Amino acid sequence: MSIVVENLTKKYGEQKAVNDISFEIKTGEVVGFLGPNGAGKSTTMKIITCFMAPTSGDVRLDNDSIHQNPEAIKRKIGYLPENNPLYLDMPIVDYLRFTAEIQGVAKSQIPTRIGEMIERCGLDREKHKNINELSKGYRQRVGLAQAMIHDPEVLILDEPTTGLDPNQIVEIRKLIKELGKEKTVILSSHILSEVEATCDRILIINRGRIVADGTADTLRSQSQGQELLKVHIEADTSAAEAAVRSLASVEKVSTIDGKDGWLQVQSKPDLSSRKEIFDLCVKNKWYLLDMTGQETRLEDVFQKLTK
Ligand SMILES: Nc1ncnc2c1ncn2[C@@H]1O[C@H](COP(=O)(O)OP(=O)(O)OP(=O)(O)O)[C@@H](O)[C@H]1O
Repeated sequence: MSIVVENLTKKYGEQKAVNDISFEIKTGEVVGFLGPNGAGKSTTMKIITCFMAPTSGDVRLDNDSIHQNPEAIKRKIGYLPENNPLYLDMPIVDYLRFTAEIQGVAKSQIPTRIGEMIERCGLDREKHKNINELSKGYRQRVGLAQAMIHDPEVLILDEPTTGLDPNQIVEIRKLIKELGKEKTVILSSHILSEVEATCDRILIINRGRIVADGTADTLRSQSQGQELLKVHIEADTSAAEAAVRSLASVEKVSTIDGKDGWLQVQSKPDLSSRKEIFDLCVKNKWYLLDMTGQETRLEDVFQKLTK
């Protein structure tokens, strides 16, 4: 099931929380919405799930539009909202039965679906408890179970791992990856490593606009621009630093944490300093012990695009 978002805008009073964004998500893609606080992630998710109407623009799931067929769209989507609202006084099984009923699951199928969700979301040990007796992580699992109870083709998960302990985070990520094999998934997160670990593609949103769209690798290489090398030369550090700095292709050199002979070298735009550094070492009879390209961290890409 593909999702097409077209020129979506949402205004709260004068503020444009979402500002004319368009993107497409193909069937089976797992896409991460990444953005600082207040970027417009939750607002976009609320519009896609028909929880809220946009000021302008449209969202289509295959042939259904949020304007013409909101009921059809709601049936195809499972939604875990931010803060995971649950009926705390209900036992887990009753709550899942209730959500299955309102999602229109056939009566005869409900016990099977509840059983499947309990197993899939790892709720077996706690299944007889009331929701208010559950830890935050288990409540999050109940939220996921209710989102999936009607076996939707699309899952929209707003910060699905908030408040979970590291073990639970790993488990939920595994579950999302598995779900991504059969469903189209959109999840939002502030955690870059999480998005990188679970998503095929990342959309970075800032102040209501999409500022980047691609795989973690594409985003890194797009923002990289200049070559960054870590070099280890067996020589007097300051002599090596001065010599490397004088090379035509080098823009900036710095030592690395006072480590003997280690330098970080940034090349000029569109140039590589690798050969010049090699030749320099040969000329000076210095051993070149290491020379590796530095990957831009996703954190750096994020900061650059959203500052
Ligand atoms: N109901 C509302 N009324 C007025 N302004 C709102 C409302 N909901 C959200 N906003 C504003 O819209 C902007 C986008 O909010 P949104 O919740 O979509 O951001 P977000 O990217 O999900 O942020 P976070 O990561 O903090 O959850 C924010 O400036 C927020 O204050």
